[in-house]
Amino acid sequence: MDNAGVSWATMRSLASDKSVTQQQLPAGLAHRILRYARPYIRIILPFLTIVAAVAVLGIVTPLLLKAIIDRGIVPGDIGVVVWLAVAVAGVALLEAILSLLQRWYSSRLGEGFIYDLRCEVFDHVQRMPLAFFVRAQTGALTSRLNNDIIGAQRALTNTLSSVVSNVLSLVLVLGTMFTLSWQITLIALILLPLFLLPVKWVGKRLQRVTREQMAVDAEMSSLMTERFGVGGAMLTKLYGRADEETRMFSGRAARVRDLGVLSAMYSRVFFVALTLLAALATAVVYGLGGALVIGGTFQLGTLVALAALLTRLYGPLTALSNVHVDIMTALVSFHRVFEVLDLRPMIEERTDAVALPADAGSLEFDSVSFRYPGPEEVSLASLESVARQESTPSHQVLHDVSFRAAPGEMIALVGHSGAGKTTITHLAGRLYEVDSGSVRIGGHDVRDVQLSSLYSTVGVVTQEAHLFHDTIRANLAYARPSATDEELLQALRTAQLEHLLAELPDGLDTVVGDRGYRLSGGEKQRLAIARLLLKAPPIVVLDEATAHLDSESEAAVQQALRTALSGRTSLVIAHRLATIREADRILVISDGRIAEQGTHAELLAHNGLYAELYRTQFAAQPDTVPPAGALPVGTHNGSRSGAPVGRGEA
Ligand SMILES: Nc1ncnc2c1ncn2[C@@H]1O[C@H](COP(=O)(O)OP(=O)(O)OP(=O)(O)O)[C@@H](O)[C@H]1O
Repeated sequence: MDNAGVSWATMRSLASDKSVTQQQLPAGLAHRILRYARPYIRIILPFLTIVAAVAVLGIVTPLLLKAIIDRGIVPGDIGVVVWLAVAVAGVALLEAILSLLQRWYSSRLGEGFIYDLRCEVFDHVQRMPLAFFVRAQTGALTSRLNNDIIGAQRALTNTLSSVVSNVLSLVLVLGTMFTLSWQITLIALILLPLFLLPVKWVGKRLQRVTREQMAVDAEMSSLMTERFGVGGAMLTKLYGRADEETRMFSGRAARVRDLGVLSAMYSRVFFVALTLLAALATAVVYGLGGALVIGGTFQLGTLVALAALLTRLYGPLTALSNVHVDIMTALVSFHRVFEVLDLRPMIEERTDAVALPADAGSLEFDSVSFRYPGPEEVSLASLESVARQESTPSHQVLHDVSFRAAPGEMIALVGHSGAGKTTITHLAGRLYEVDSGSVRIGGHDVRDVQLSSLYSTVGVVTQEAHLFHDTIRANLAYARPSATDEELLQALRTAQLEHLLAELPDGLDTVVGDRGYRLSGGEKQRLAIARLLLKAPPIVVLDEATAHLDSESEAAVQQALRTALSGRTSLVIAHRLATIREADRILVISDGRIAEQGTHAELLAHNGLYAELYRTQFAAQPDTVPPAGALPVGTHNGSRSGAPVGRGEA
């Protein structure tokens, strides 16, 4: 009887049971996994050979025991007894050595495989569009990338060796048992259904519980990640919600606890059924076998060998019945990793994409309309079940936006919150794809250019000015890895940060960021500007910091900005009067449309939306334009020299 077949069939029935898998595993999954395993064939083959050798050795010892009794002890031949005992010891030694070798191969296989998959997934995920990261919760995503990859790796090592070794053991053990006594073997097998029924019953439930455990674990850790981030922790404190948060956490942790108990009990039911079965079978072997020995049907050694083989019959059965759960978990893990790998980035480089010329300086929006992609377009259903579902379809954010910034021009975007300013800056850097119309840089549609050349042409400074938890040097060199210390210092000087460097404990090697040296908002902005200066892109997209800065920092940021923007085309979400005044043209955005455009003076004279914005947002601000001549101000078109009133064509 092919017990392995029984186990595989059990597994297949589990796989097709929707309540267990909740999602049908795709047909080509096994093939795809094999493709990943192929490069490891040089490790897999010796590995499986050793596994098979260990399985064969497993039946040698009982046979040697039989021989010791029947040919040595019973006839009283001491020489045979000694030699066979030495042989038993030799087999044990060989088994030990092979087991070490087996582990060596399996760990190399497993770790190598994890490495491949991890690197591939990391590379793929970081190339996903921004929309993906906006939706996916970081905690859920990283747990997916860690747990599922490890789960998938188990399939190749534990599960593969377990299947091969146990199938082989079963065949060998059963074959040998049949030869020794077909009656006893048959009885041992008749007991099998007793064992398979609870296995099937428990297996299904265990699978469901495991899946739920994974989901709840991910939920619990993403709650922790979010609440223990600085932003989350601050909110919790400021709103005095610690007790509620603990209650929410306890709720999830309680579910983890309950599922843990359930899963432990299911596993134990399974284990108890097996132990009971083994005990019953041993009783049968000794009861029936003992009678047969007394009746002279077979020898005492045969009885001992049968009893020893019996322990090796249910062992592989235990493993094989567990293996379907392992395989299932591993397949699900593979499937989930592949799901991430199959997620096609919405923004892809065309095969015939061209490189932008180094001096591409114009930026043009031509009748651009845009709506943010919905979750189904950018994310994964299984990640979304952890992330909050958003049911409302996204509305159109930009309508028919057209403008052109000539090389060297500065365009300021102003407008009420939610008007679409940030969205316009996102589209300029092709962080999202337009729905209709086009964004052109240097006359090229951004969809036709190589992404690397687009990223080196357009430099972006966001409001948060994110810095990695690394040294100032590393953060700056991110923009230009080849920069010399002198260039880094020059950039810092231009960004008005030189004095800061003198105060820092380790100068350029001071670690900044979450767990490092704390920079103020203004300093972070200026560091981001220094980073931009090193990148030296012809086009700059900038979201001015809204955070309140004291007037000294504000003046420093303003100075740094003016230098950074001089001679470059720039698109700036302006929050400061000083910036708006310097713009060649101001676009007033309202409800995703350009409501008005012109210079500060022209728009004020027009007395429309801009004039209202000016009165409510800007008029009260101090005019912190640094005195002319205080720094090497760019003089594009010979005119941006700190003059209070911007000029340019409407
Ligand atoms: N990732 C997103 N997915 C869906 N909708 C979004 C997303 N980001 C912004 N929106 C929506 O797009 C609209 C415009 O937002 P945008 O951030 O461009 O406005 P804004 O003018 O920059 O506002 P603010 O000055 O407050 O930053 C808003 O209605 C906003 O809800």
